[in-house]
Amino acid sequence: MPTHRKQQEEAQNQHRVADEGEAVLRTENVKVTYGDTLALRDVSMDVPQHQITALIGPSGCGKSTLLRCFNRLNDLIDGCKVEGKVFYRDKNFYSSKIDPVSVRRRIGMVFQKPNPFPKSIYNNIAYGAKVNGFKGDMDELVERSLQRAALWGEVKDKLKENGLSLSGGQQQRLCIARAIALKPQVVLMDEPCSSLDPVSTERVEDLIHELKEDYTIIIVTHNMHQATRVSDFTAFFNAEESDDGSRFGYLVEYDRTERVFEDPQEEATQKYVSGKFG
Ligand SMILES: Nc1ncnc2c1ncn2[C@@H]1O[C@H](COP(=O)(O)OP(=O)(O)OP(=O)(O)O)[C@@H](O)[C@H]1O
Repeated sequence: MPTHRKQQEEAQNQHRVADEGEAVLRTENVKVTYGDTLALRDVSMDVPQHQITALIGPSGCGKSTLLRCFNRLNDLIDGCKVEGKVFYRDKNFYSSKIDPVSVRRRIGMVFQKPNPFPKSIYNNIAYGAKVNGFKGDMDELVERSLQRAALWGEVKDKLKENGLSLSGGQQQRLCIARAIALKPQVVLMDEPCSSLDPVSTERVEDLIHELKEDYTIIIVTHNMHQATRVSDFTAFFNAEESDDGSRFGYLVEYDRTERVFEDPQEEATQKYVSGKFG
C-alpha cells in the first residue's frame, strides 16, 4: 500500500471521533458519490450535543457534501449517492423507513447566501411554522424566534416589511430565526458569514455562541479564525487524488478545536492550520 494511503487510513482510524459529550449525530463510513465520481470517503465521526463543530479543509474536500448528509439534502441532488450510516440519536436516518422531510424538520439549515422568502419579516417565520402544522400563538412564536436570533429590536416596528429589504447581516439572522422557529435539534450552517461584512459577521458569530445552549451546531467555514472563535470541536478534511485523477475528500483529524489548531496530530492538519496550503 502506498505510504500516503496508509497514513491516510491510520489517520481515519485514530482521529475520527471526538471523545466527549453525548453524540446527537453520528456517521459510520459515510461515502458520497456524484454519478461515478467519488466525492467523500469513509467519514466516521460523532457530533456532540450542544456543542459547535466546525468542518474545515481546502476547497473540494467535501465539507458541504457532508453537511448535506446530516439533513438528507443530498437526496435532492440528481446522481448523488450516500453510502454508510448516519445516525440521529439511535436511528439510522438513511433507512428506507425514515421520511426525509421529518429529518429536515429536526435538522435546520442556514445557507451561505441569506435566502429569506420574498415575504414579510413576520411571514418569513410564520410560513414555515404554518406549513409544519404549528397551532400555537403565532405572534408569540415570531417574537420569540426573532429575539432568539438577536433581531427583534431592529425589526419589531416593521414586521410587515419584506424580508428582502433588510441588510445582508439582518437577512442572515432572519434565516436563523426562521430555522430555529421550527425548534430543530441541530442547526447546520454552510459558511453563514461568507457574504457578510465584519460587523455583521461578529453579530452572527455572537448569536451562534448563544444558540449553543439550546441547539447543536455544525458549521462549515473557510475562515480558520472563525473556526477558532466559534467552535468547540473541529474536523479537518483533506482532498486526495484517486487513481482515475479525480479528487475525493476524507477526514484527517477531529478533535477539540484548541488541539487541532495548537497541537495537531497530523502533518497535513499542521500545514493547513498554519496556512501552508489550502
Ligand atoms: N451537485 C454536485 N454535483 C456533482 N459534483 C458535486 C456536486 N456538489 C459537489 N460536488 C463535488 O464534490 C466534491 C466536494 O464538493 P463540496 O462542495 O462538498 O466541497 P467543499 O469542501 O464544501 O468545497 P468548497 O470549500 O469549495 O465549498 C467536489 O469535487 C465537487 O466538485
